[in-house]
Amino acid sequence: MRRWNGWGDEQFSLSLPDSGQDFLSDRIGPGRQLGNATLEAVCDQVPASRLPEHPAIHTDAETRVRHARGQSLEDWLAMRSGDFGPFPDGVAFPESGDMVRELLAFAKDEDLHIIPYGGGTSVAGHINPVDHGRPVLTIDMGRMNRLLDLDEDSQIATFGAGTPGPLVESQLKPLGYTLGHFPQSFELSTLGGWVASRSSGQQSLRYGRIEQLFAGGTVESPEGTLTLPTIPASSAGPDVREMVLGSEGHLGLITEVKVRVTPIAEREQFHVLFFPDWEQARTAARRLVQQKIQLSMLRLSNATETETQLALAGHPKQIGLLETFLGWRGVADGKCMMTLGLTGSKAQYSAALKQLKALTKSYGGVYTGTYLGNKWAEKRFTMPYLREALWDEGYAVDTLETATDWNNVDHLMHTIESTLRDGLADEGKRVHVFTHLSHVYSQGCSIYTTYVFANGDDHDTTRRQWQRLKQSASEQIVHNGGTISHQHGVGKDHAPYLPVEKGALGMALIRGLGRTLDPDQRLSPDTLYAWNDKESS
Ligand SMILES: Cc1cc2nc3c(=O)[nH]c(=O)nc-3n(C[C@H](O)[C@H](O)[C@H](O)COP(=O)(O)OP(=O)(O)OC[C@H]3O[C@@H](n4cnc5c(N)ncnc54)[C@H](O)[C@@H]3O)c2cc1C
Repeated sequence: MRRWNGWGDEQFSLSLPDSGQDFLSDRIGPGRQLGNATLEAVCDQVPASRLPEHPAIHTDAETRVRHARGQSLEDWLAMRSGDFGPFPDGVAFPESGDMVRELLAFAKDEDLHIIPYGGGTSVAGHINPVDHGRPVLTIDMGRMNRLLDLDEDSQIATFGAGTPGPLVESQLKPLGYTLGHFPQSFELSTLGGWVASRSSGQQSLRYGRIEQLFAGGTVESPEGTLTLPTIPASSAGPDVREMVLGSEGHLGLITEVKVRVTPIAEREQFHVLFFPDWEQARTAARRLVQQKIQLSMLRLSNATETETQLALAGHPKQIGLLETFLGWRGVADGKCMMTLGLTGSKAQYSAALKQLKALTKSYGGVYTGTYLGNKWAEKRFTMPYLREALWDEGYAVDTLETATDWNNVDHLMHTIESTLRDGLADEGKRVHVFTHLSHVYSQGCSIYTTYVFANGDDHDTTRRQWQRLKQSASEQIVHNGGTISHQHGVGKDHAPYLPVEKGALGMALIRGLGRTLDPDQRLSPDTLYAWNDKESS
């Protein structure tokens, strides 16, 4: 069963190896363990629902608790402290587009707010209810989770929008296809959520971001059904399909998603290389993508992330042997680890391996084979469980991500890191910060930064400290040439920073789209932009 107050399946957990605990304690001091509210105690706080009875709507306390929060650090602290804030008044689980239309009509009659809910993995406050006076109905799309059609000629699969990652792949695999969309939240996040928040999967170098994979589908809006035809390319005016991407629930409920699928590749392995320093590693990453070597993934850890990953991996003896080997090859302190995915036919795979080895060698790269890379791939969807292990040791962990052009990568990365590292110095607190480049493009790349700090005296203090860090780093991102999000979307947490990026006219266009399909402003209040804020465009 899914954890009600954290990530994933409650039967599964990870623990922090001793070497990881020692490393963190050395960097940021001992952790501070805080208590965990019980489900019973939280359920007891849930107020009576304001919704009239409806056969498809669940109003029991536990269902409402389980849909009240996403997965940001602030959500985590809310769930652990029991201080949740507003709960939805009810949750519906439609099984068809007809049911969604019926729920939209009910919401209009009863003057409700609606929150479309996919897997609830938002890390930016998207699906959290807010209290603007109207009762809140959360619509969980999780029962619309089937492969409905596969057009093998066009390589387009149609799915119910609530299909989560594992069910997308397990329904395509026997037919010989993959979608190839693997966000780290793959276990729980859904097709509809990926489209609505412009998600990016770890192997987007081969398969593309969701923008490239989303071919069309159906959206049920308060003003009617929007059908997006699957056309390979078109010059027929602005692309309505593009308007649905990143709409974060404002245009309606996406009920069917048509995606471009790919036959399963003959060969796939993940390889690891180490570089002597960041300058050479970052240049090699840029050259690899600009030379269009056929990779499916490139992830480059900076020196602190490399050191942290090796410490958290456990197995100090094997890591010691690796470091001795790297030392002989001139790769020691300051080393940076690059993980590369190679996916394709046998011929493509061999050609790409040869090309990447030649290119990286000229930047001092030391190739170590596939052992570490394949281990990473094996565990890539379990890493989110580490948050639980860190929490148990008394540490809070969060991530920030952005993207920028290559000529600004170092400046932006250093600015984000130093802002976070020094962000709580006036409270006598150290923050451990490290970064990797997670998605690379010819023009630039994403920057993905993780920060860890020991919990404060209580949940509230920890939340306030997180808010200080998040706010100052977000301001630095948008004022230093970065986007407020490369892949996590806007939600409520990033909404204050969006106007810097889009400008006043851009925000007016975005609001205008919402107003056209949702004139009563029922959908996703305060996500993407403030609810009922008619004046500020
Ligand atoms: C541990 C962890 C790792 C993550 N890794 C990645 C990553 O690698 N790449 C990445 O892109 N993101 C990542 N995320 C963020 C998150 O998983 C994505 O934003 C994802 O796309 C959200 O999908 P979801 O189905 O959970 O949507 P939800 O969180 O339920 O909703 C997100 C938004 O989409 C809207 N929405 C959802 N379904 C529909 C629908 N059917 N119709 C209309 N609107 C809808 C919601 O209203 C909301 O505004 C990660 C999150 C976590 C917790």
